[in-house]
Amino acid sequence: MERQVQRLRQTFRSGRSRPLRFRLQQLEALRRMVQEREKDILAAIAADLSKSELNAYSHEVITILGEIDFMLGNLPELASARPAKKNLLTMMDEAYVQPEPLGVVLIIGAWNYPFVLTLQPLVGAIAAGNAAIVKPSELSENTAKILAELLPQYLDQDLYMIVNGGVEETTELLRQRFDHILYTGNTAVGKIVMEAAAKHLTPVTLELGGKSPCYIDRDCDLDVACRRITWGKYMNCGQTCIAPDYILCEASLQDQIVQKIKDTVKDFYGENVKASPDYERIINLRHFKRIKSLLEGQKIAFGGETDEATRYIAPTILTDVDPNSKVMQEEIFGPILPIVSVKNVEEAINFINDREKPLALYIFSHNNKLIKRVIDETSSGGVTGNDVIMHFTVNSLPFGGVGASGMGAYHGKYSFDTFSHQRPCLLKGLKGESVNKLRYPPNSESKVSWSKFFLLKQFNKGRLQLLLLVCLVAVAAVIVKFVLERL
Ligand SMILES: NC(=O)C1=CN([C@@H]2O[C@H](COP(=O)(O)OP(=O)(O)OC[C@H]3O[C@@H](n4cnc5c(N)ncnc54)[C@H](O)[C@@H]3O)[C@@H](O)[C@H]2O)C=CC1
Ligand SMILES: CCCCCCCCCCCCCCCCCC(=O)O
Repeated sequence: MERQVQRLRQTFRSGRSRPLRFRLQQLEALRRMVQEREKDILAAIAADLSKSELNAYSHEVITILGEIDFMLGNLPELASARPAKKNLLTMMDEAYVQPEPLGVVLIIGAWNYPFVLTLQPLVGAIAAGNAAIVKPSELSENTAKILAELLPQYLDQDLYMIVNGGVEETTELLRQRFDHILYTGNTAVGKIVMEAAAKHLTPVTLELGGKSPCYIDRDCDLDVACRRITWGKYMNCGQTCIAPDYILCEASLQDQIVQKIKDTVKDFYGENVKASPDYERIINLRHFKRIKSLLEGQKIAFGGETDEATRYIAPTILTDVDPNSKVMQEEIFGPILPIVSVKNVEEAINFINDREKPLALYIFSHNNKLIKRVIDETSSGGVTGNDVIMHFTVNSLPFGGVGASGMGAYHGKYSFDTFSHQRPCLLKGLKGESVNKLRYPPNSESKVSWSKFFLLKQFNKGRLQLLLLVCLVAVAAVIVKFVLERL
């Protein structure tokens, strides 16, 4: 492993990944890979998650194509130096922020959207000019295999590499020194990743999970709310990190919500959910047993059927759920939707704030003030009002968690920034030494008061004001020179 990282680092040091043209060409190659090998990619995702190829395309491939297109369209601007504001002392100099690549980065993906969660960060890493090792989840083995087969055929093999394997291989990878690690997965492993990164002072982006609450207000179109929630909760069989984990609402809404979700499930998946090509299965037996155990002792208002042989768990709703029960203690990550009653929005806010900060928060209401209030009085990785999941699809919004749901963010410009160092550059000339006397020892009251004049005025003026300031500074420089010569 050490040798492989070393090889990537050497190529990175050669400067090959830095030119804009090279990055664009690699991103175009990645797009070509997705387009030319679409059939194989869809088949792999479909096999991993018992998903239809149509769903594999709209859940995963669309996102990657959109992200690549964003980068191709915006990279020249994102990668270029941004002029910075100056102060009076530096007004004749050049000040700018130059994004620079970090070096060799490690991307560790999860199994639930195995294509998106590995390639979307890679798009950002390439765009920012880095070398990258991608470690797909071993649980989504077909996608892991196809990525290992395809990527070397399209991308520069000395800069971008897939490493497949499980805990042992990932542990070995984590012993190596990287310049950034982006990890997607559960919180417990997130801590392992951060600990390993700390040994090398490697910065991390941790895309973790949590229980994302969904508050439904009394003043709401319940038909629409329930249709949207049904889509986001049961998509991918509930195995979506930003799926609404549970519903908070007044007790009087509970029965209506159950009925409307039940009707929508029938609309979406037909009478026999098991036979629907749009309904996925649980990834493996361990997760199947874990999710099934969450049903024990609960009041099942809808669903609840399971089939171990095919790892099927029906879309399920639990009512009158005790907040202290097991299903409310851990992220469900499956098609079970508990409803917890609260008296009002205050109680909902307190409920959310009494728990770890979630990855997503959903609020349904006609009342925009109420939505804004819940946003203002809580914290979460992201928010969608009157819908679920959809903030993930807007690549001008940073995607990430806060507190226990993670740190850092990516998508679009935020991916570019995550994999870049914002390098501040100030380029001065060798003239103007007389003004510099202000900062050279020995110090004096008068030097401090001149320093205050020069440094405490922010410098961001229009052309005329700029001209006036230039004159002012010129006069000031002469005065300072005159005064300093007498100090
Ligand atoms: N914030 C986000 O964007 C997302 C977060 N998630 C969260 O991920 C979780 C589900 O994923 P997991 O089951 O964790 O996926 P997983 O089992 O695929 O693990 C994720 C990665 O960690 C590696 N790994 C596992 N154990 C390890 C260990 N002991 N040492 C080093 N590496 C190890 C795996 O090889 C894999 O590449 C949920 O909590 C979900 O909410 C999932 C998708 C997106
Ligand atoms: C008019 C046509 C509109 C088509 C819209 C399709 C929208 C598809 C959205 C798919 C979202 C996929 C979410 C993936 C989330 C991955 C991370 C995670 O939460 O685990």
